[in-house]
Amino acid sequence: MDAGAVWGGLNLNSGVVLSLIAVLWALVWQNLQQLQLQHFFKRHVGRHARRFAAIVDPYLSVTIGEYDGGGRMRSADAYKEVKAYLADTTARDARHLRAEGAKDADRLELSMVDGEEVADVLLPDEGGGIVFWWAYSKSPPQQDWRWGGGEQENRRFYRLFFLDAHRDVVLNTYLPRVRREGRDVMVKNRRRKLSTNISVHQSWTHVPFEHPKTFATLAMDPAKKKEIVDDLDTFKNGKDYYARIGKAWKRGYLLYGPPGTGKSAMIAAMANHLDYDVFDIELTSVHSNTDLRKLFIETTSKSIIVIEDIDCSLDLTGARTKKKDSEDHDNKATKADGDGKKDTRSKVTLSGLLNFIDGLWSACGGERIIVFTTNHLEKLDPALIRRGRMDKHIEMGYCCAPAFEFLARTYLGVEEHELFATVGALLQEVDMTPADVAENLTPKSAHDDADSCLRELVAALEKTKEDKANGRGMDLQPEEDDGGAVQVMMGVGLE
Ligand SMILES: Nc1ncnc2c1ncn2[C@@H]1O[C@H](COP(=O)(O)OP(=O)(O)OP(=O)(O)O)[C@@H](O)[C@H]1O
Ligand SMILES: [Mg+2]
Repeated sequence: MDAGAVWGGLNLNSGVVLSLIAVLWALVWQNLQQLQLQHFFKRHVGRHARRFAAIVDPYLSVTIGEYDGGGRMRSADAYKEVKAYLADTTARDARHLRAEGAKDADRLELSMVDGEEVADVLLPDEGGGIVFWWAYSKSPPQQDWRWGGGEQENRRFYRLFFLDAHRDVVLNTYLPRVRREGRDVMVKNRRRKLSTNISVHQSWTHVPFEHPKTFATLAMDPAKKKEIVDDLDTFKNGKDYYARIGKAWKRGYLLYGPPGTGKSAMIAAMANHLDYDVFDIELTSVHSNTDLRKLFIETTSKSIIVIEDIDCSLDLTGARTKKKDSEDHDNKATKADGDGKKDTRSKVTLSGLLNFIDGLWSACGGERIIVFTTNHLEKLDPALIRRGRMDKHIEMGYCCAPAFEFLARTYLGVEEHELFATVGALLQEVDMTPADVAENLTPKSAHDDADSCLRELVAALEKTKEDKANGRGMDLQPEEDDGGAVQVMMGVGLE
């Protein structure tokens, strides 16, 4: 008689008996494994031994390894989902636990240590009353020739044990449920990260993302703000749309404007609104196009990838003419130069960057926003910012009257004031960034109140006006732009 049917029948008749037998058998099997009897049988006694082994060990198994596809490139989603799914069971049943810091500063995230096992039950209404066993382990280090011949780290994995009779339930009901519920737990426990690539290993290091800026505290024209928020929401809910039109699920934003106009603040507000991680790329620390691609592959979905001051990061001006030359140098970043010194300058090229944004690799993972910021739009190669790469261009400009009133409400808590009209009129004559307006509105001592802060702002604006009339104060003048026009409104520019 088929062994699986016998065991399946026992299990259906009595869950308790099966549990006891399963516990006893797990102990016996552990010992068998230790004695390497199974290995001996498989190797030396052949087909008959395998039949015998099925009677001795009726359990089948599914192994869920830490890395996808044999490579080290991405931690496998299924592994993380199983880990998250088992967290509660582990906390309740496992005897030896591993603890890591959790989202909540006081709590710990628990998982099993090597060799630990826990049982999980599929409830009757889910087609079961079946007990499954999960074991956590790691394989010993091995020589891996594909990745430079070095010794691989320990490969960690979860292994699920079940009876042959439950094969269909496991594959079609139980494992999909584990992944679904694991994902839910991960979303709940997610501590958002701010990652940067300033590391000698050309990989990411991260800290918790805790920037307080939100759209509710970002001063800008309300209509423009709504347009950006709607755009972000449409993107976030656009999975099916992007699949339907055959486009990678990503969107590029270009934020441009003078220093202090809120470009970085806007990125923080975007991340908080979307509940995404932030990957802040310091392009000058990336040695080559290959390293840039590697960094991209290591980013996760639901994230904003930021390159600030893109015009300063690389010499992208006229990069097309230098393209061939610089491509020849690609991947030779650490090669010794003529003087024997190591050349550690970034060799990322324009083509490398374009590939990063919309090459084949850029589609991996999905749900990513790429944001470039610049103070000098005119310095950027048109190929870099054309629609399709940087889909939305947002101009961050000097402070206008509505933005000032918004800041006054936020900083001083005043809805109306006799000086509002004066400030509004002055802001039409001179350019002042929201950062400068905000600084003037910030109380400097316990004696400062709304009146004194607003008076200070008026004085600062009048001084700027006077300097402008006398040809001084170039620090507050806008950079020359194409038409020489002065931008006084914050909002979406080229859309
Ligand atoms: N529109 C705004 N609303 C509210 N606060 C703002 C706004 N713009 C700037 N600020 C405040 O001014 C400060 C500087 O802004 P931010 O760093 O975002 O400027 P930036 O445009 O990124 O400048 P840079 O080009 O030098 O990087 C921040 O503290 C930010 O909160
Ligand atoms: Mg900035």
